[in-house]
Amino acid sequence: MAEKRAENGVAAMAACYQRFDPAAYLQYNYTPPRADFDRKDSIVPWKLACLHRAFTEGDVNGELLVDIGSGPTLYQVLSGCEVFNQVLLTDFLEVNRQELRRWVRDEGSCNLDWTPYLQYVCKLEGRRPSAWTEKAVKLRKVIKDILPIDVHRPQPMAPGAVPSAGADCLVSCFCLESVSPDLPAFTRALGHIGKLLRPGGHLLLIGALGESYYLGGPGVKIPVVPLNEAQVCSSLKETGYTLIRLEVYTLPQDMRVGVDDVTGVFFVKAKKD
Ligand SMILES: Nc1ncnc2c1ncn2[C@@H]1O[C@H](CN(CCC[C@H]2CNCc3c2ccc(Cl)c3Cl)CC[C@H](N)C(=O)O)[C@@H](O)[C@H]1O
Repeated sequence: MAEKRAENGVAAMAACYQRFDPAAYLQYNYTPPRADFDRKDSIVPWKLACLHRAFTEGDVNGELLVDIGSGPTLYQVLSGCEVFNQVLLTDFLEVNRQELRRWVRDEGSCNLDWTPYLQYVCKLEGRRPSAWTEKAVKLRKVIKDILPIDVHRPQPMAPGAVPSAGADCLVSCFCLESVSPDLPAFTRALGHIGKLLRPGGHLLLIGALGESYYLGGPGVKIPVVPLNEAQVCSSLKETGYTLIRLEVYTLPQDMRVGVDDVTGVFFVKAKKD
């Protein structure tokens, strides 16, 4: 009975996502104030600083980095692309994979200009902002593919998409909690993606705290399982990860713009046992 209920919850979630609108989504979350590079307390600079530190403090290395649930966004791998020579982007929806392909193939007509993001990460790396063009070239070179994924499946990606030994590093931002109907589903999904990671590999996980819904487009209300830090930590432990660092960002009032009811954001750096 519990399995049936779980399947229904996941199917209902998939139905919601059929109405996801990448252009609107990018406007809601990746333009000011949430992406204001002149404000230290803006969400996107905080995320980019967490990822920059995590990728450059010396313990993360290898060949293959996989981004789980990329959506139509690239910011997740702007630091990782300097450390890994193979990056896989993934998403559940073709519309998001198409948005990413348009940028990677430099076909133009993207719904967001990633230049300020590339420039900001160059600044974090101590490079002149004009090096953003080199970073763009590097990113286009290391992104090897943009593949379908479903974190609710025990095998989230097609066989062979990731070497059987596992990827060296996973990054996943705001995916698991915004696709899971409840905490057990979130924990199961965390276990499923763990199978894509080699033992000793790192997981960099960013997610929402205290969120119950978000707008995936005008009038597209997507349910989210509200999480707190303790639940995130116990789910990580339960699925075979050792926590290295947890950081929490609390949204200032003016970051609450009506596109969701997020109260905080967590950043986790963990290692697979
Ligand atoms: N079964 C499935 N399996 C796998 N993947 C699935 C499945 N089902 C759906 N997806 C895919 O997950 C992706 C979730 N996506 C939106 C949620 C984030 C949003 C809402 N929460 C608060 C918040 C948000 C964004 C920014 C900020 Cl600042 C905040 Cl606070 C993350 C995209 C990207 N990673 C991002 O960081 O913006 C989406 O692209 C689906 O297509």
